[in-house]
Amino acid sequence: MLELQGLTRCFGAVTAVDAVTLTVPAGQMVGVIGRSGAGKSTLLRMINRLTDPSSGRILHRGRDITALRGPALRRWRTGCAMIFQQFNLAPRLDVLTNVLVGRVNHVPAWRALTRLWPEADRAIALSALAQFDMAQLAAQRAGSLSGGQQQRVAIARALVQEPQVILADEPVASLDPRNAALVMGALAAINRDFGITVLVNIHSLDLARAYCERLVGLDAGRLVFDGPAAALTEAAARRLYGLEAAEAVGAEAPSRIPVPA
Ligand SMILES: Nc1ncnc2c1ncn2[C@@H]1O[C@H](COP(=O)(O)OP(=O)(O)OP(=O)(O)O)[C@@H](O)[C@H]1O
Repeated sequence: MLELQGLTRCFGAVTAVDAVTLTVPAGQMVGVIGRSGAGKSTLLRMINRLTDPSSGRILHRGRDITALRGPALRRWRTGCAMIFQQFNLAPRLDVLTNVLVGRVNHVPAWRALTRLWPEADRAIALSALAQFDMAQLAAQRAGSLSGGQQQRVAIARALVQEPQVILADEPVASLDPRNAALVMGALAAINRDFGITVLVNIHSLDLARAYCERLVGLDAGRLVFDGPAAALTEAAARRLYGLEAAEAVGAEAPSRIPVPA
């Protein structure tokens, strides 16, 4: 269980996240929604400790994450993988090596530096790629793949970290609708198959509704909605998104690409 207690982050006069209290049971897939600037990225970055809270606490399985330092903090970051909008792959390296980077804290440093990855780790990385039908791309340069494929490589890299939590910060913002659905399907599959807790920041309300069992809405840093996707009425969504409603709430719901078994 992940618990946020009065989590707050100020940047000068701006309160990006304002006293957010939230409990996420292990294995849940949560969509974090809200208009641009609502505080979604800051919230996720605090959970990973890329951004330090101004006040409040983060607990995971009862352990105070806010207090972690040094090696314990590095271990938490391995167990709490981040996925970013721009994939953050090494474009000149092949796909398999990019996925193996996720094993870096599971192998001795010299092996990672010399790229002499143990056979067992190569097998883990290949099987993660196979999970998303991408094993045949293992030898290709990551930079030569489409955006949707690159994001699925990033998800495979996160998966081989063996995390308990995955934080995805606008993972589909630069993708076309079909690839966005494939990437959301990949996140839903690892949530379902491995019981990994997923928190995903997502601008498109339609995608959030299609893939996330629970939605959490932020407005000016404050938690203003928390409930199942079905409980978010159109009127509530329009209040949450304000002038961006037309962009966030598409005319048609996206077709949900089935999650591979
Ligand atoms: N490093 C920073 N320095 C100063 N202000 C920041 C910083 N990071 C975020 N902010 C401010 O905090 C507020 C919340 O930003 P945040 O990026 O968390 O929102 P968001 O909901 O993720 O928005 P978007 O969807 O546009 O990424 C905004 O007003 C933003 O300008």
